[in-house]
Amino acid sequence: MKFEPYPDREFLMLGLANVIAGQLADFLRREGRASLSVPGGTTPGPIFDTLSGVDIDWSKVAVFLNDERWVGEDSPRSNTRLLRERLLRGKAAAAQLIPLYAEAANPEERLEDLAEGLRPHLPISVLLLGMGADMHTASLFPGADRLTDALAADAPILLPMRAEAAGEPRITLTAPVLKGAMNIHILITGQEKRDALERALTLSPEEAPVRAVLDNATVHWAE
Ligand SMILES: O=C1O[C@H](COP(=O)(O)O)[C@@H](O)[C@H](O)[C@H]1O
Repeated sequence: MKFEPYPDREFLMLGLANVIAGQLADFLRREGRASLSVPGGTTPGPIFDTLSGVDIDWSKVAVFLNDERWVGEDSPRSNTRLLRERLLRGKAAAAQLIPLYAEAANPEERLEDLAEGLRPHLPISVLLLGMGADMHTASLFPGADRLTDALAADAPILLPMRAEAAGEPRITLTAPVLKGAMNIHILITGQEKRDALERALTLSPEEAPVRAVLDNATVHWAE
């Protein structure tokens, strides 16, 4: 794991957005297309704001979430809604959104077709992850019902996930898909999450799911 501290959150958000933009531009130059997988939650909004104005050929970039809460876009809990409001606008409006939600009572009903949508865009070119203070990343929560399945080397692309801390049912990319990304960045802010990260380094992925992706990741942090 590489740890990258920043003097403050503004530097962090701008600096990391520039790193991501540079890596996407490299992929576009070399391969003519790229994929970007991003978190939801409360932390990444400012990075999305900067990325949305970056001048790259977004029409060749597939954008998707690491995980989604099983709610429609009319819900303030929808990560897809956050993406549309903060990332997929301005220049980035041309990007191709690969959905992680489709209307159905539960994620099991749509798992296969959502996974098929993602398949052509793997491995992920640039992966941005968040982390909760409970050491979950994507929707790999400690104690979640399908955590062991999602950590397995032969896990499918997507799994549904239910955990007490998660609220509604979730759908998430699994550990092998996350670990297989060409560039892995983890965005965390505040002392509580930094302490949680230190703790995760001493635990197993079952206890601290973020551990599953730490080896090849760069963690970007500001107080
Ligand atoms: O529920 C979620 O939480 C994590 C962390 O969110 P934050 O609000 O602490 O930044 C996020 O990475 C994940 O994508 C999201 O679904």
